[in-house]
Amino acid sequence: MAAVTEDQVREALNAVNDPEIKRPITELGMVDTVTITDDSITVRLLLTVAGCPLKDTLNRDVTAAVTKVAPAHLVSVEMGVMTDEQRKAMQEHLRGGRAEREIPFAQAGSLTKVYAIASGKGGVGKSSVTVNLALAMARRGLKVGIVDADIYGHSIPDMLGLGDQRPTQVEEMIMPVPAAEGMKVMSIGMLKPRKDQVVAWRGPMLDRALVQMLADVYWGDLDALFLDLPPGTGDMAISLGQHLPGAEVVVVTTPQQAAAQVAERAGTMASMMHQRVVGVIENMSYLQLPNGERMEIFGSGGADEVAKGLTARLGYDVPLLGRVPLEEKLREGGDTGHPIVAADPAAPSATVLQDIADTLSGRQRGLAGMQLGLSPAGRL
Ligand SMILES: Nc1ncnc2c1ncn2[C@@H]1O[C@H](COP(=O)(O)OP(=O)(O)OP(=O)(O)O)[C@@H](O)[C@H]1O
Repeated sequence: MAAVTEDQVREALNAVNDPEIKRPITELGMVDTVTITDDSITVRLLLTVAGCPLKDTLNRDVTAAVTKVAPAHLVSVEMGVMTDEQRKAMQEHLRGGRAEREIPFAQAGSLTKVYAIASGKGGVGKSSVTVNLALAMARRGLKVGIVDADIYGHSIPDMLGLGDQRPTQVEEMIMPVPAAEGMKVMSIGMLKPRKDQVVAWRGPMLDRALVQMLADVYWGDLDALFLDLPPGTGDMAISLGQHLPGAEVVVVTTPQQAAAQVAERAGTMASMMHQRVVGVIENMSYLQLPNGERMEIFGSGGADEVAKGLTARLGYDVPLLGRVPLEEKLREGGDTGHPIVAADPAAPSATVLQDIADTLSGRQRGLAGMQLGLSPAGRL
């Protein structure tokens, strides 16, 4: 029987990812010992928590990987649990050596584009727009995260069919809930002990919750992070402005004049927090009738007005990114957990949303608009 070395076995284990953290178990310090005899190999793993629900997957993947390099040996897997120190070391490794509670997206050089989806009023379709833009980008191959920070609605998990799934916690690190197309989701509703519990979120609590969702959640390397904000210009928008001034704000409004006025306020507020408003989306723009006519149920011109108003106020171009029609299928997609850009990508509203996602992500990843701290020579 060919001799197998421990190095060969460990090398083979580099190919096994922790099913939850999605990093090699060797890198996470989860491979404790490898014992090799003439005809058997025993790998002892250290799980992050006792009773890890993904034990079976790990067992299967480890056995398969080792059997590949040692087909004649009997492979078995033993499971232990990490000590507090080991878990802390793993956490630090995942944070890339950064101190606790740092928001990775706020670090200089972060290549993640952060999009904050804001609206003046509730019910204008901000969450529907968020999930569909996020999913459209994920379907283009980008790595996408969503933070549902809407304290009133927190409807993102339902819109993605996540039911009551909750993030798993390893020490103080939270693993976001996986969703369609590799997206990762964290919702403020998941921080409550029970989904139906009513919490009176006050300013400091909101701030803590936001920091927790951004800093304590292990997001990994993301191309885009979407934040679904509560409607209006409240505490959450202020906290976000303080923690992530580099976020790009997208304002969602309906065509109605009353909605447009409050939407403009939300955009102005973002700018006061030094965030850049990158555009306005008009949702529920019109209903396409079978005879080809467009029925403007909520009036018209609202988003144009917001885009013009913000352009004048902020001193740079705030474009109208698109008009999303009213469509029954979009509502159904949200209700059933299958957003329309995936369920029916050719539908009129899905087409507009995908175009907007392409416009937003079309710019060079991360570096566009980033302050490089350079000053022209001779003008110091
Ligand atoms: N373009 C559209 N066509 C049809 N239905 C839509 C459209 N946009 C949103 N809706 C529906 O309108 C309702 C409100 O949408 P959504 O929850 O996305 O709004 P919101 O602005 O996030 O609200 P809240 O602030 O209360 O969370 C949902 O039932 C959604 O499915």
